[in-house]
Amino acid sequence: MKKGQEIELDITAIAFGGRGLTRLEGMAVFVDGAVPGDRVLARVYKKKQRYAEARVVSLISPSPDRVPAPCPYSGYCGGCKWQFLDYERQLVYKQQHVQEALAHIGGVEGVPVHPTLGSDAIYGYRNKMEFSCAERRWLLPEELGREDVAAGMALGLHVPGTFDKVLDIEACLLQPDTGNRILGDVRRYIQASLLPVYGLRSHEGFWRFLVLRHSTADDQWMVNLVTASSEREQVQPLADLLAEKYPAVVSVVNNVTDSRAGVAVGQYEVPLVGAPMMLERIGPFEFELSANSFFQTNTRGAARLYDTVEEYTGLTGAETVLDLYCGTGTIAIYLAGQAREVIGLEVVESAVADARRNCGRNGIDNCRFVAGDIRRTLPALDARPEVMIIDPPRAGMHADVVAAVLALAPERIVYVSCNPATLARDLGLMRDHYRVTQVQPVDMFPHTFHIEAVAAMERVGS
Ligand SMILES: C[S@@+](CC[C@H](N)C(=O)[O-])C[C@H]1O[C@@H](n2cnc3c(N)ncnc32)[C@H](O)[C@@H]1O
Repeated sequence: MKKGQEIELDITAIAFGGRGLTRLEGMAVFVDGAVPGDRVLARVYKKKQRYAEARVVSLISPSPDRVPAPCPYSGYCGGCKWQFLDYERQLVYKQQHVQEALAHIGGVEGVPVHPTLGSDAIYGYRNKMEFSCAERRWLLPEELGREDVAAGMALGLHVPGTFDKVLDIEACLLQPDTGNRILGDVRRYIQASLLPVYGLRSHEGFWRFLVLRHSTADDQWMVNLVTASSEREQVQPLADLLAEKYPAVVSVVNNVTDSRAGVAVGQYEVPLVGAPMMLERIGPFEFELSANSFFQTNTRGAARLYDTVEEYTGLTGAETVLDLYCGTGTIAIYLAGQAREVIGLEVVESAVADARRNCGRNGIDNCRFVAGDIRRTLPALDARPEVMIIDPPRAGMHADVVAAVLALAPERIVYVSCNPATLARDLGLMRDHYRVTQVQPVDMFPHTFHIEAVAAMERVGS
């Protein structure tokens, strides 16, 4: 096998990261855009000593699990890479992924990993979308060289793995349709505006991102226009136009940032229409969301995730619960009614402020929150929790945090993870002290290989 070579391959498995996998000449070959059951012609683009990477050139015979992808950007856009795969198969591969990560990375075997809980909606499920501006749109292969396809600016999603290649997305199927109509209006307004789009290489220009948030419960929208400087007379007419055209648009804000980092968060925010927040609900609870506050992106999926967390905590009402990495306090608020006290630890100060405000909004008075890095706040904690929730970012827990968790020795731990690899590593680190009793994968992100998993753990000897 050589770099640049085209070879016929039968795909036999799915690898971490969602690529097709097969073995050839004793080495693993990872194939982008392929799934088990496919026979493909693929071109090798990387060859190492023990593995190779290839990309599908053509499908010789498709897997029976393939379905027609409804989106024209499928295969090019980084948003969802598995649209062509039957949803039930996606759920099976996600369950396998969690199971294999636990066994191979954490050495955690023989634990029931339940079938993945699917998402109610498999399109239109995202409550937040972030669209990037670019000076020039990235054309699809079939658009190249066509005279009827105008070049020009893009407002859309990135080609996977790139910071400067943006597809001009007319409609994204992951958001409700009103979001797509707002996207079209904003694009037309930017095209007609006198100010230029921000160059992702030159770092000059004005228009940077459009972030749309949708409240699933009340069908309301928040529009966040992210720009490189503050030009109120440019953004206010757009905000007024959107508010007038869409009664569901309850809030329009302008986040302003001159940072070169491609992050859609302003150094400051200018409210343009309505209050700079919107309400969302999970179960019986209401949450105030501001443009930059963290919230699970699939609201109905979040309810399912939190129901699983609640079940695994086995709370009786007498326990002190510690909610590590609590974000805006959604899990703490969800569990407050079944616990004596819930203490949330979180590093982002504004998230802690949101958590406190959301407790007030929901009439909850048995939660408290500590702001700061968990490496510092956890060892200094003045409580002995019986139950601990751990919901870290993708990187999982720092080794110091694992040590502090073991020192506190709660009877039960419920670990919520968006990354099976770090979940497996962390469960492996705690294996001598905690027995994993069951794991529930919950799909919050249909058509991507991402998966949330909830692991129930009991202290050994409890
Ligand atoms: C996956 S989110 C969990 C959010 C929350 N449990 C929820 O369901 O909405 C992880 C959270 O960990 C916080 N975080 C990351 N590193 C941290 C650290 N070192 N100390 C405290 N919090 C941290 C992030 O700010 C983020 O809010």
